[in-house]
Amino acid sequence: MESMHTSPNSTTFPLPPIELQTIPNLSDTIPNLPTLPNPIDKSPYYHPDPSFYLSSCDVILRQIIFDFSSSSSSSPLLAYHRAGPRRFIRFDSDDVRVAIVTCGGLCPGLNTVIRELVVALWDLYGVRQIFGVQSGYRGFYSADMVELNPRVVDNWHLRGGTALVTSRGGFDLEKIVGAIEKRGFNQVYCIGGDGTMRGAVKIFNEIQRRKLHVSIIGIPKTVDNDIGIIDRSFGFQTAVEIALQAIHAAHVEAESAVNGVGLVKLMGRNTGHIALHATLSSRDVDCCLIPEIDFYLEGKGGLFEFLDQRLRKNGHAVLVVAEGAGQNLIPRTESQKAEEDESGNPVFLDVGPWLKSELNNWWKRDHPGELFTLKYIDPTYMIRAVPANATDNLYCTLLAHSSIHGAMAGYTGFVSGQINGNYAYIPIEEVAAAKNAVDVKDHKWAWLRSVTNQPDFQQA
Ligand SMILES: Nc1ncnc2c1ncn2[C@@H]1O[C@H](COP(=O)(O)OP(=O)(O)O)[C@@H](O)[C@H]1O
Ligand SMILES: O=P(O)(O)OC[C@H]1O[C@](O)(COP(=O)(O)O)[C@@H](O)[C@@H]1O
Ligand SMILES: [Mg+2]
Repeated sequence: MESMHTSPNSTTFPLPPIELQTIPNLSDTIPNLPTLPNPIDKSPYYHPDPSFYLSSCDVILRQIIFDFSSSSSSSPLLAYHRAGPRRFIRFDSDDVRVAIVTCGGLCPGLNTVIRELVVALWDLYGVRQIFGVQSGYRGFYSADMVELNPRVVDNWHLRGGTALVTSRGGFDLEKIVGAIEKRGFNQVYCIGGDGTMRGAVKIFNEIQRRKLHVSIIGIPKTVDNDIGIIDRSFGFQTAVEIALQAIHAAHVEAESAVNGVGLVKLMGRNTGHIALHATLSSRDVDCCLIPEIDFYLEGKGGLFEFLDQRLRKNGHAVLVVAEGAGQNLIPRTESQKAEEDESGNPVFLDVGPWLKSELNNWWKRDHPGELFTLKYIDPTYMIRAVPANATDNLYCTLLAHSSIHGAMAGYTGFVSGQINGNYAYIPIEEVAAAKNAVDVKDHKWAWLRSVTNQPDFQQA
């Protein structure tokens, strides 16, 4: 690409065109929506000057790293609307009736998101009709709603789990949209992972088809951090922090034994982000196994050979395995191959006990009579059943506030998420389809390998 020199110390390059990922607004399909000044104008705590409010022209670029030598840099740059308060809103606060639902597995921070949705809807926008849907999507049609207000949710951010209760399965589109219509909800906040977002897309499409005055908002939750586009999911950092405690214990046990091995299994069905980040933060891990890389046990370049060398050199080793790693190696019956959970996710076999038994058998076979101690730690639910740490609590708060500002402005079918450190509105279909695997070709994975010196498992 041709460069234009403007001064001896700077070089100017033209940027490719910017393609904005627009978000639907209720005003696109519903005629005569009110256009009202934002009640934040009258808040005694805010003194909005003209730059306080954002408009549809405020955007965030998805990609902020460029290689100006590359010809591919002429393809358009994706941009998203910036999240934040709008000068005019499309709901009269007295008419807003909110439903909040949590679905899927637990994640640190769920209660904070719920709390902050309630408090900010109440305090910033004067909304008084706020309801919690109990037990996930099925709660829309099978359980009583709980009325929420700032007093009820006051200390929820200090508690792990979800006070609204969650579940997998139970997605019945007709019944859910029927309940939304019957109960008169006009803002529905769906907090959950990829499955929940796929469900929210279907609800959004049906609401559009029926031309209902209802905003559907997604707030992505995944302890595995496997949702794409966004920088990271809330609760992920807390989970990594707790995972480190397990790794530390495994290291202490391994160090204190003859030929000691500490084996830690961490969450991560399809992606190894927790294992990768915990390994990089710990520096005590000798080998990290993730779903993105197939590994093998026997022979040259295999796990046994590597551990053998480590034990000879250091007398101990620590192994971290993500739950989705090695699934292709674990023997599985025909019925196990077909097993699915209530949401249709394939059921994984437990890699931890399998690997423990393989390691014990290997040692007995190859080192008969030599001492060997393997301690296995499975902190699975401990890392996600805790309250969010300070960083995640703040993140949850800003996600909740971003969602509310977007919904009150009439946006629908969107997800609030952080992109390159800023808060954005992303079309919900895009988030539902975007995966976030560990990129094993990038610098972070190379760094991990340089820290652990583990095999690349390419020689089988
Ligand atoms: N493709 C889908 N369409 C509609 N609903 C779905 C879909 N996948 C999952 N769901 C629903 O979303 C909820 C949570 O899904 P699940 O996969 O268990 O968790 P997560 O959202 O954390 O990935 C469940 O109620 C499930 O029925
Ligand atoms: O035992 P449960 O509740 O089905 O949850 C276990 C699964 O949930 C997960 O935590 C994934 O949840 P996320 O949707 O939060 O990423 C996996 O790591 C794990 O396989
Ligand atoms: Mg999921």
